[in-house]
Amino acid sequence: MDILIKNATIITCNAQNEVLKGDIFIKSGKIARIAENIELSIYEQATVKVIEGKDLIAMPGLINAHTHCGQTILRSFADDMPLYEWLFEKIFPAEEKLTKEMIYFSSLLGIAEMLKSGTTMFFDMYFHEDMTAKAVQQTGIKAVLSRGLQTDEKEDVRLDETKELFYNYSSDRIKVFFGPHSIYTCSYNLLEKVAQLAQEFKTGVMIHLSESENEVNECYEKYNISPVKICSQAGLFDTICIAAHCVYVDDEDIEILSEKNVSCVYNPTSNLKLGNGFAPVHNMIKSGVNVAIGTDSAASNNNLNMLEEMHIASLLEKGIYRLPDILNAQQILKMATTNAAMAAGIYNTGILQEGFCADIALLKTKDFNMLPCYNPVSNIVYSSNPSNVYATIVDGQILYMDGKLFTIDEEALVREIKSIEKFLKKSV
Ligand SMILES: N[C@@H](CCSC[C@H]1O[C@@H](n2cnc3c(=O)[nH]cnc32)[C@H](O)[C@@H]1O)C(=O)O
Ligand SMILES: [Zn+2]
Repeated sequence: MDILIKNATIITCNAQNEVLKGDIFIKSGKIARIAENIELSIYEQATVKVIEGKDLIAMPGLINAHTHCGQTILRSFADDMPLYEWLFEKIFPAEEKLTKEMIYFSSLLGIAEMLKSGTTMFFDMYFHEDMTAKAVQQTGIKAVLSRGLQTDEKEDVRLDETKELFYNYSSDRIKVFFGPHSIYTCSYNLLEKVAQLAQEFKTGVMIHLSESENEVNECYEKYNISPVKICSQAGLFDTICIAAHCVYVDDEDIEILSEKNVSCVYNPTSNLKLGNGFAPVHNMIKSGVNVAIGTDSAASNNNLNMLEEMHIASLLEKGIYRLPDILNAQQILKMATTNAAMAAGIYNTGILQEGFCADIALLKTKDFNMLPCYNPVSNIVYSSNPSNVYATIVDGQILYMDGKLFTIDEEALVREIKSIEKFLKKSV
């Protein structure tokens, strides 16, 4: 079905940061035309759904550049503790109990939350990632997926699973990357192997990098250089590389990230909640590093709401640097859309432009928290919340509209999640 969104406020996120008032005609999943008063032919009118947009903002769908969708089932399972205790004493043991089926329903839950908050694509690293891929296929959202890799007796199994994921699920909506978890859970040999495989498969890598002081201190003790330099030496930066966190990076590290075109994902809520501190995002941007925004998992945030993440991302940097004009609303919105798409080597989404994919979020402008509206971009970043999302459209398919998800059976999902919760409460 084609779509004509009439007379909306259009935040393009294009190079000129244009905000227009007009129509968007979506045909065969692409943005066919953006103009005022688009007239459709008789034939086009026969197959088009018209959305009255005079009280709507149309913007590029949000891209959650770092999460673990299959981990959504562990929301509120372990809070208020530092990363290593959280990860090694709570999360990893609990993950031993998660079955494929649990990861599938957990992924549906995360995708439901993301669709309802205007997110049209997410970058993910988890295990049983084929279940997340299945949920992505079923729901119609887009994703860059990786099967998390670590060094232990299952190292090769995880690499084989990554290759299977690549062969079985790569498509227009799904890209598969290699996902070495971090430099503290992967041997140097594995990092080198992954760098070679990524080149061989002509794909990218995503990794948790310089997230905590522990990670960096242990790295200097073991290798006598920083985590960034380890990754660079292993060859991970010789392909598309998405580095989540980059909190403890020094000027030399930032120079390397910039020179090697590594994209950083800024996860402010996770960094704060796990007590990891503040990524030097302003400095990275000044040095030319491409920065996107992520929520991390629902177990270290604890939501997947990119509208909130954008708000926090902007305020945090302004406060730390005491520069109220940095990371302004337009910049933040681009970090959560086009910057993220570019980070994954995807150049046909993230901007509302003719010829681009119709990955669009529509937000209501008449809700009290969105009034008045002198600046729609400011209202999106500093005022909006998921209740303002009217519709989420991916490749021209309406996946969520006016409170209803069209590709997820919400009641059945709630029942499944409740029964998994009951099981995990007893067994972990
Ligand atoms: N542990 C998996 C391989 C890694 S999957 C990705 C991993 O990242 C973990 N994770 C989630 N959030 C974070 C974070 O903020 N920092 C580091 N790891 C995280 C998550 O719990 C999951 O175990 C296995 O044994 O097969
Ligand atoms: Zn993570």
